Amino acid sequence: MTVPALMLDGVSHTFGGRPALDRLTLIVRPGRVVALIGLNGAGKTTALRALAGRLRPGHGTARVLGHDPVHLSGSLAARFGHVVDAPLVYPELSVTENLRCAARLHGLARPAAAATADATVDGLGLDPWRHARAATLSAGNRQRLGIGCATLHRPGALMLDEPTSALDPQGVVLVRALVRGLADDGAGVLVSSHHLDEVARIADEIVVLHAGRDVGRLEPGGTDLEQRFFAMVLDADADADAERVERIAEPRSHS
Ligand SMILES: Nc1ncnc2c1ncn2[C@@H]1O[C@H](COP(=O)(O)OP(=O)(O)OP(=O)(O)O)[C@@H](O)[C@H]1O
Repeated sequence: MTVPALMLDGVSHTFGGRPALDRLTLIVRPGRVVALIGLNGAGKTTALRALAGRLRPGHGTARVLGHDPVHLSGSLAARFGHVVDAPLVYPELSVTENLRCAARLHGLARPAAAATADATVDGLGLDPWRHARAATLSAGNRQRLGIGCATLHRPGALMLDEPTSALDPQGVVLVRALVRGLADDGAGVLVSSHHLDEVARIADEIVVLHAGRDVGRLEPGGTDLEQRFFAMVLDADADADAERVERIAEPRSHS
């Protein structure tokens, strides 16, 4: 069995006693695009932060390419790419400089880094801004640059939090093709989103997260995705209410 590109195994985490993730298990195999979809506050970013090694979950295990993301070796980090929270770009450097820098940090030699940076500028439609400082870019172009920095080394494991949130239709199409191409070349990709139509076009598997829990799967090619999403969320709320009532009633039934 191949090692999953990304994996959460029974991960739970609370913030100040409030659960953000509740026994979440998620496996992203090489060659697959998995979308994590949920309402605001469902726990998507927290799950991605655990995989990026930025948060140590209270319970459970996070793995990137089979290893603890908090202690990734240089060679494994060079096979991982992610944009979680804000894109990791240097505001004072130009678009091209940022891309070259990201390529070098991911282990590419200087000539390859320069060539890859140029190809990425073209591939993400950033040519008019290639010499602009990142600080001066529009939100959408900054998002394109962040995605470029996270993908130009063609990672084996990739994670993108809301990758198309600021993009125009052209940017959405470019990023969709980029993600699909990386997965077709063997990368395991996890994307988080609120946009069902968007993830339906890109994902092999759609995981619905609600109140930190995996509450079911949606078929990417299926119809009425929105309706089925809300049905899942409402069912999960009803189950949680029933559990709460049971817990309150339990001590009385023993008295
Ligand atoms: N650093 C933090 N401190 C306290 N609470 C937090 C922190 N980060 C997240 N939370 C809480 O954890 C829960 C899950 O948040 P998370 O950001 O993972 O949700 P999300 O699904 O990414 O939401 P959105 O779609 O709005 O980005 C929320 O209730 C949020 O308020």
